[in-house]
Amino acid sequence: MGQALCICSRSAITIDNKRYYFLQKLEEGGFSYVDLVEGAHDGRFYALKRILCHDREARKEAQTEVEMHRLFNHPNVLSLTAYTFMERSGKCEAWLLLPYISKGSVWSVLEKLRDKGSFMPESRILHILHGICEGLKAIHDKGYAHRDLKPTNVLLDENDRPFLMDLGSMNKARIEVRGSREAMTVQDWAAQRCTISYRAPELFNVESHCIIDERTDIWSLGCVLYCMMMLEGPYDLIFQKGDSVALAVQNPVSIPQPCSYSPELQTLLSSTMVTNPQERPRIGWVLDQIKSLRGSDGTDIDTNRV
Ligand SMILES: Nc1ncnc2c1ncn2[C@@H]1O[C@H](COP(=O)(O)OP(=O)(O)OP(=O)(O)O)[C@@H](O)[C@H]1O
Repeated sequence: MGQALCICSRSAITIDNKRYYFLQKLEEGGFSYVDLVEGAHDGRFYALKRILCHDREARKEAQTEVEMHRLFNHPNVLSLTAYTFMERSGKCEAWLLLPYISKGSVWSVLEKLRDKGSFMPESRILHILHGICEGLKAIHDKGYAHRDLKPTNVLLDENDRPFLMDLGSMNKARIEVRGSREAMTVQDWAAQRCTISYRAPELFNVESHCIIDERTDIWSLGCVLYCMMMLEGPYDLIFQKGDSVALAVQNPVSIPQPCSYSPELQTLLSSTMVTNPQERPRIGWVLDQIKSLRGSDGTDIDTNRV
């Protein structure tokens, strides 16, 4: 892993002596591109994420993303098949080769449901949420936090198994803030790395003396749950209108009524989206709630309606 990778023709690359053929573009962002490629040796599909590292800091961040992937070997955390750093004409690109996850992101699934005027059944929400929580637990148990959990950063395979991805914002779960300068550093970092409409309240105005922990992810998890229920994030509209998300997250989340989901699921949502991080539950508690909502066998998935 991480050894020689070179371009052998316009449409093929070689990674660790294995050839991959370019098939099509999947996504194009400000500083990264994701392409679909096929392994010549195994006929499998992979996603090749290329991150443009415009300076030393960006290169360090890409290196962190690689290292975070390599920390985990869990069915709900996306693995890294191979990687390399390409240096060409003074420019650097980090290339991450990832298994291709066929159904795309949770967000793209929700968009399709919205376009059809449909919705996500509760059993399917619980199934997906369960997998997301298992992945988060693996991350939290190792002392890390994801910090950018959102529906575009969760991929689904053909069986609706979720994979947490985009580990570039991940860092140590416990951040001790001592003084206003450190508080400002954390706040500036969060403004850059944690998507605003899924960002935990304590990251908007970081207090001078406080502990930030992995419960920032529990807030984002609540926003993801809301999104699966309502087909849009709780603060998407506020952000789109140009209103203050920082202010909105200070109030208890309001669940549009009438709501067709069970009161238990609504309670779970409210329990995760608690403004005060000290009153927010940890992932183990959330998992227990989901298990009891799903019943002991956990086989309640019903995807026929979507
Ligand atoms: N392994 C994969 N399988 C299938 N699709 C993928 C895969 N990796 C990435 N994608 C697609 O590419 C999109 C962008 O990927 P990713 O989030 O890693 O890039 P990014 O530049 O960090 O994006 P952002 O900064 O917007 O979060 C995903 O939302 C997904 O649609």
